Amino acid sequence: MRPIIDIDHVSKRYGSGTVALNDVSLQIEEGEILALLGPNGAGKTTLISIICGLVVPSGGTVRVGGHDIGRDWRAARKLIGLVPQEVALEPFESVIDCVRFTRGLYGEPPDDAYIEQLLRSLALWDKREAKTRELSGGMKRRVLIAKALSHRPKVLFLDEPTAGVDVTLRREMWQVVRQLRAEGVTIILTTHYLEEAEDMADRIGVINRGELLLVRSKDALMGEFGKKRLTVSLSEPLAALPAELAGRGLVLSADGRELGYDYDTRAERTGIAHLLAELAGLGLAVRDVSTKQSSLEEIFMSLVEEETV
Ligand SMILES: Nc1ncnc2c1ncn2[C@@H]1O[C@H](COP(=O)(O)OP(=O)(O)OP(=O)(O)O)[C@@H](O)[C@H]1O
Repeated sequence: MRPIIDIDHVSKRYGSGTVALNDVSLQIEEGEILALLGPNGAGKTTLISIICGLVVPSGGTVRVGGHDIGRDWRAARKLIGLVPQEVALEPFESVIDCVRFTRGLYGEPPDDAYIEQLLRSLALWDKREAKTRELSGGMKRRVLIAKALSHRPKVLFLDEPTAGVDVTLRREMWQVVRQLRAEGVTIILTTHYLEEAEDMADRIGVINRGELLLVRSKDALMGEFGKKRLTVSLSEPLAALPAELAGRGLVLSADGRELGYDYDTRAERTGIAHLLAELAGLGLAVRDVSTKQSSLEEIFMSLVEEETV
């Protein structure tokens, strides 16, 4: 299937000389949620801005729905909705007028039935006549989403949609994103909340210093780079790691009560059964055993740090 977005060898050097993107290629499939992760200044917003036609690339091409964003920008833009990081709304305009107006900007004819459906789905219908300045922060963010969806785009960009947003509202926002995805909208988001990406995204792209380090399905990423840590709680604390257990990568906690053991989830033999048998053989009584999968955050940090070294 043809990707809905095809980014081919895109680079961006700003007038200041900063190279924000260096030879980035990426295909985004229709209907997926792709999370772009990267530290501050990595180039995420630059990439989104190029696809949305707000920043001109220094090299490379981008196609949206097969339309070149340079030569065929009007057709490309129609397929895209952008929810910017900053909330900027006309304070004295009503919610419904503001969404209708944005639709008009895209050259679309009025469609009040669709606007009603949109506002209802974002729980804004009751507030349709309210002036935007009367809305809570969360409602304002939903108005931004309604504006971005007013012309029925096939692709929605969310640039840090939940930055500085409280937990309840964040959950609410993600509910909206899930619903959109169920309707077939392709979603590209940037976030600094890695648990969110872990929870929501189908694929994850990691950008650092203008380079796309990798793009993987979330499951592949977690499987490939993720490790599991087994923690064995001992009934009696140990003063030191017994010599018989040396050289096995075991880590004894400072209080001597826990043994940590990292293992590869993909290995045929994890060595856990063997380890537990050995502990029993040494007469060490085990009180509890737990495992923890490394989080996306840990994987992300190790990827980005590896690059920096
Ligand atoms: N208009 C501009 N002119 C010059 N340099 C810019 C401009 N916009 C961004 N940059 C630089 O390009 C680099 C990438 O910035 P960008 O905003 O794309 O990063 P980001 O990954 O979105 O960061 P953040 O997570 O902080 O939003 C940074 O070094 C930034 O200073």
